[in-house]
Amino acid sequence: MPDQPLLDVTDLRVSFRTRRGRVTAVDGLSFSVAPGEVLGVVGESGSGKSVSMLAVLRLLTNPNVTVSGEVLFRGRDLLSLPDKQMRAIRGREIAMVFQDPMTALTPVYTVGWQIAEQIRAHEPVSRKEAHARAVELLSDVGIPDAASRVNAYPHEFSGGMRQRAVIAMALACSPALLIADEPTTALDVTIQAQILDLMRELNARGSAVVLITHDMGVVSEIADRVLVMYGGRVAEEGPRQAVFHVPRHPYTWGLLDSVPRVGGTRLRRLPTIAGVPVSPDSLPEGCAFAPRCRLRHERCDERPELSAAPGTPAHRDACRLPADDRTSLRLTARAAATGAAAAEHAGRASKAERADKADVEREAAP
Ligand SMILES: Nc1ncnc2c1ncn2[C@@H]1O[C@H](COP(=O)(O)OP(=O)(O)OP(=O)(O)O)[C@@H](O)[C@H]1O
Repeated sequence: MPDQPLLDVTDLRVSFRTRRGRVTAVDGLSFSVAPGEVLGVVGESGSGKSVSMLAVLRLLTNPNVTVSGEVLFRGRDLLSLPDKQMRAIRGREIAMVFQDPMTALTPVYTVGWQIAEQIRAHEPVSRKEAHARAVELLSDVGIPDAASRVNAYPHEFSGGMRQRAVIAMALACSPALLIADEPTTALDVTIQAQILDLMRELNARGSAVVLITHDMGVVSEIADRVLVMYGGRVAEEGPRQAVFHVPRHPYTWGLLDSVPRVGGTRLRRLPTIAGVPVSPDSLPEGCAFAPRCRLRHERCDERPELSAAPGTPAHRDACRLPADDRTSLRLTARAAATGAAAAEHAGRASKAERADKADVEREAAP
């Protein structure tokens, strides 16, 4: 892997001024993306995934937002680049795909016109040539009858087709980096698989991809590296195999244990992560996950630094548990979570049984 990262984010902080005071959505986030790699970004809702990527792209334009840190893209700091240069980078060197494809498409122009304009924005080709390329790209992303659909308006496309059209626009400029934020969440599973295939294709053509998703299954299929976020901070990061097979942070354990496994051990109830995600207006001084962690101890009151797993410098986590004993600690945490889930299930079951019995008795009463 080349030494120079494509994207190198250091100590990114994003806060919003709100009526409740200042809330910190991203709290000292550092990560990098190498050329051509796929980084999967995971974490529960509210962990700061979208806000951090919007900050990287300088798309947080609300005057109540404060962004600081360093975002080096090919060595240039995006946070201090003039607007014009930033606009040139967005869409040409960095493409974006969001959950709602209508954020990227304009309703009043045909899909083909928009793709052709994207091509013409960075290639000296005629309108006619750009139009022909747009047809080709729509066909490449699996739009049937592309030669006539190229003249359709976005509202004449289904949700899946619109998302493919957005990816066609990304393909049009062969970006060095694609940032995709929940690109398949609104789509049904077969279309999801096709969109993921297209992202793989883009990656095979050399683009690096940052994929934000709730779906650990998708990450396990497509990512080279995984970044686990919690409370606007990195909880764990590392090569996919390492994060999935020897996860180190109790939060990652919780995320992985709450994924149903086809053909896996059947538990009556899947363990969930106890408690609710930390709110950005009350981030603790110490470990953000500590209030929900079954293994928390006094040292968790101090903020943990990211540190490498013994012998694997690329696999890092921010946790103050003993570094070399995580497997047995994970088993302890899982037993506690599974026991609590089973107890909760038994409690609910016996409550339901008592209610059933009462119903039967009532019906049987004269
Ligand atoms: N404009 C805003 N003003 C105040 N707080 C905000 C604003 N936008 C986002 N936040 C807060 O920032 C935190 C991070 O939000 P973000 O959307 O990045 O989470 P996420 O991990 O992407 O979640 P999801 O998976 O649900 O999209 C959340 O607590 C959110 O409420």
